Amino acid sequence: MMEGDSMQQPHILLRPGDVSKYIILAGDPGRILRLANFLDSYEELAYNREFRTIRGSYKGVDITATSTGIGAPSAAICMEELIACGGKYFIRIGSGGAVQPYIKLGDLVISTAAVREDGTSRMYVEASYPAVADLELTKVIIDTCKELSFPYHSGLTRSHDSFYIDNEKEIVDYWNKKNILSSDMETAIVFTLAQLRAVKAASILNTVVEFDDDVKSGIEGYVNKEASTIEGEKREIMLALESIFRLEKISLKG
Ligand SMILES: O=P(O)(O)O[C@H]1O[C@H](CO)[C@@H](O)[C@H]1O
Ligand SMILES: O=c1cc[nH]c(=O)[nH]1
Repeated sequence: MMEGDSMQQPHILLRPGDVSKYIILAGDPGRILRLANFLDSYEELAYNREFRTIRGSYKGVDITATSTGIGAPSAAICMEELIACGGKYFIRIGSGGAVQPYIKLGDLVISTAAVREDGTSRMYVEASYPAVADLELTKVIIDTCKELSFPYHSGLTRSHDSFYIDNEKEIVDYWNKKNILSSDMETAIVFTLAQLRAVKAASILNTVVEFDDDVKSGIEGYVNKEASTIEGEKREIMLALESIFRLEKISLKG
């Protein structure tokens, strides 16, 4: 537990007990409000810096959603503070770039593990420590995704710390040959921190950049509401919510 746990957390501005055990994480604060449209009811608990938190009900299940901002440092701060407030299950719903040519815009990638090319997770623990998803949570997500008939792929993600770099194409080509499916910036720290703090984490990425596309034009398409990427975002939101609903039913059965 972090020092001062009974106090308001300094970045997310929440206290222990303010959040539910189920937490959905997204980089973008705007995505949190788009998720809110799928809830029966909700309230915004706090919005400080990049960290917007809402708490609401989905089919009667108590759900919290928080934005982490871009990159591992702010995601780690956010997750540490959410854990101090009582978060136990974390599902990231992010946007990502395809590292394989068969992965199309709007396809979901359910990460089983992540390459730790970020700096933050290496400050926590040596590079040989695995960034791996919670198996039980991820299995529920995959089963739910099949039931919803959403196009998806499951496999490895690469999380990095650099968006606009000169050798991006070379890096993506390298990881393409190692059977990596997708790139993002937060999955590895979310998985690493979950393992270190003994909570459960999973990650779903909506593909917004295709393998042969450059990241800037791909993101521009998403920001300008390219139809497949908007559909992919809706699907990752529905998938996370339905998976939590299913998980809650399993835990009530005991
Ligand atoms: O859409 P989000 O969840 O922010 O995720 C991806 O988008 C951002 C870059 O555009 C990075 O945070 C990356 O991981
Ligand atoms: O290619 C991409 C797209 C989104 N986010 C990333 O980190 N990379």
